[in-house]
Amino acid sequence: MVSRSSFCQRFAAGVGGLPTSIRNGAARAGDVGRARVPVVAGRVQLREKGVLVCGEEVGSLKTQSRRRWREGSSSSVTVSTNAMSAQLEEEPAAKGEARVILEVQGLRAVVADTRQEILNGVDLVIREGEVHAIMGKNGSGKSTLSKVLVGHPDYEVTGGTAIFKGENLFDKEPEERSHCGLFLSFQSPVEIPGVSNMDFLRMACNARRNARGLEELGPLEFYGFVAEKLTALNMDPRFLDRNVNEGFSGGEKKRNEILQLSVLEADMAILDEIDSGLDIDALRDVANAVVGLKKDNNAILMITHYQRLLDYIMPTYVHIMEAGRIVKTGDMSLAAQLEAGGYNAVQAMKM
Ligand SMILES: Nc1ncnc2c1ncn2[C@@H]1O[C@H](COP(=O)(O)OP(=O)(O)OP(=O)(O)O)[C@@H](O)[C@H]1O
Repeated sequence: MVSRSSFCQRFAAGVGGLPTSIRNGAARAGDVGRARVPVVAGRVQLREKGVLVCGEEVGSLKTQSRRRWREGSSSSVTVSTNAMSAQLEEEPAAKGEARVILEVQGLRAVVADTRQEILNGVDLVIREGEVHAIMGKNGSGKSTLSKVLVGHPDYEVTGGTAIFKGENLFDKEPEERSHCGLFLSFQSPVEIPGVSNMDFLRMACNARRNARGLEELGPLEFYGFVAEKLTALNMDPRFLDRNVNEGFSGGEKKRNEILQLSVLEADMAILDEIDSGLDIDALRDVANAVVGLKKDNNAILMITHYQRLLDYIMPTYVHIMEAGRIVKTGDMSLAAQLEAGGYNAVQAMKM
């Protein structure tokens, strides 16, 4: 465990490379990432948005950071430290600008077993009310990014930061990430034999409600709540009695993922190829359901290979991922260029 004093001494000494794997202490891998530490007028400063520092200050910084996010008073938080003190400096959001809901900076991750590097410095800022689409060739790291954000144990974060609603995502266990409003629809949703969809959805819904300080829904109340969601998704109520994803067709599993999302009322949904395996009608239903879930205070990150889904959902930004990094960002016209000319044509434009 790295003590607060030795960590802070490193700041005071102006050590250029901060440790990226501080485990078991207040700070963890990813907290400090690859922060540069300039020495300004004899004082060492760490200026990295949303980064949390070790020691007792961490608690108050976290609390302040979270509170400020809730109050909507800042788009992001800068931590400034010197040898013995830490304070928050507010970076006010530009007037009328929506709050940042997720800010990923320089995110690097490896496969935990083999140490193979997959994410190679991802930068991404998502604000409330926005829909972002990530496209990219097979194997470029899109699914890995989504799994790393939710804390999948196959991967280890080796650098960078991810701040979700003002808090360090990598400080949280996967279930805590879910409780605080992060949702991932997996490319291949898992089956849970012996657990009915209804029970599973109610349990997940109530866990999230607990985390938000809301009362749990009883079976009858929940049925009323979920019935509306089923109608919006054009789903047969008999789905509720079946075991989670057991025997579901590919398309049914995808619809079921969106049903989970609508029940959880997540603040940020990561949708990994929800269009794969859907027939034309199902694609329209799922896309319309996603559009129906868009609000001014939530956000969506979609991974897709095709423009057809984007035509329904109309993302605010389209990003292209290549070799574990986002290499190009544009609007819907970028997806149209990809559809027309493929990745080579877009890569040629980059030059
Ligand atoms: N757990 C793992 N073990 C070994 N290699 C992995 C693991 N996870 C990802 N990879 C490798 O990392 C690279 C990126 O995979 P990822 O699934 O993130 O790509 P993707 O962009 O989502 O691809 P696709 O469009 O085909 O879904 C691939 O080469 C993949 O084989």
